[in-house]
Amino acid sequence: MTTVTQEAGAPFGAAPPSGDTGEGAAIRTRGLTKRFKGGQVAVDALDLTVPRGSVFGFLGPNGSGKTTTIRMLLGLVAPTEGEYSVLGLPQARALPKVGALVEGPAFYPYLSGTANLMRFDAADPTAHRGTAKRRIADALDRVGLAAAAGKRYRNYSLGMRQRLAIAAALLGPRELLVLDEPTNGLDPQGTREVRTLVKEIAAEGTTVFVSSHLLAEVEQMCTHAAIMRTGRLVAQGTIASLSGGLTARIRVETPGPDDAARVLAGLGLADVRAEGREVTAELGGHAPEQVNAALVGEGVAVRGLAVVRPSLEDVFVGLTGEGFDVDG
Ligand SMILES: Nc1ncnc2c1ncn2[C@@H]1O[C@H](COP(=O)(O)OP(=O)(O)OP(=O)(O)O)[C@@H](O)[C@H]1O
Repeated sequence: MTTVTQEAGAPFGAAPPSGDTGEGAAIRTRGLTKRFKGGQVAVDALDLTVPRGSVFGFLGPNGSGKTTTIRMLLGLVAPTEGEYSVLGLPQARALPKVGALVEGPAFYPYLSGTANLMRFDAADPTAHRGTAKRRIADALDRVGLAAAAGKRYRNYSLGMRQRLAIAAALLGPRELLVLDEPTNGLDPQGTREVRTLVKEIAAEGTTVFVSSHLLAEVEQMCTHAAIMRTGRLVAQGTIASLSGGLTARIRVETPGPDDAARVLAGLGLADVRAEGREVTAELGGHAPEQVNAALVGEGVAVRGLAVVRPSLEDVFVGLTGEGFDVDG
């Protein structure tokens, strides 16, 4: 395994995987719990299933237990209770197939991208020396840094720095890539670069497990998500199934809201609400164009009509009754 971490000397393989093989899943946890000294429960009985081939968003506000979970999965910290398996293999066999980026990578500012990766690879006892040059060139190429390979790290943009960190996690063939908040601190351009890269890596068949406190980011980048809140799993599934639990609403802008509300209710739409010149209702199985035709047919002046799909944020608020308190 190649783990990019600032905490030098962190133990690997501290926790054995369990008898639960997690076959078919890239990651599976059962009752996984971490209680820190002093009683703080960072992760509380987590049951997580990450399908192979998914781009899995591990979503939660700051402090919800994402990094602690990732550190347990990588054997960097021992669970207090519970079980986990990665790639359905014993940890020693799984970790070489896992590339990980946890916390900020520590690169030398005065060295080039290539030289930094050389040093990084040399520190990995499992890496094959003879193939280092080729693997480094391949990884740089894969993250789109081939042309900037000889440039000093300190002259890299934020996006390039993060892409180099991902290249470091890709120095060997990986079945699973674990990225902890890979867009943290990036500008919009850097964020786009990382998002595109994650999609490309996933398209090549690598499962990507990516933590984020940004709902919109997970919606854009991921096929699946798990939502955490104060160490507990709130929901998990495909993005579509998570937001599919909530129905889409139709929003009509009109100078005749009372008439519009009457027509929508007459069509059988549920939860009709009028506020000012806007009327909304649950769309249910109705086609928006039919709703529009009915409104116009009844003489309602439709100035605007939109279908509002529920977001992951709506899911979170619906499940917890709380806002998703983040800065994104
Ligand atoms: N080594 C530790 N000792 C004690 N408490 C810890 C330790 N590491 C994390 N915690 C606590 O565990 C909880 C979960 O932290 P964790 O870093 O896993 O959350 P997170 O979701 O990754 O948040 P962030 O995005 O802010 O890193 C927090 O309340 C944190 O303060």
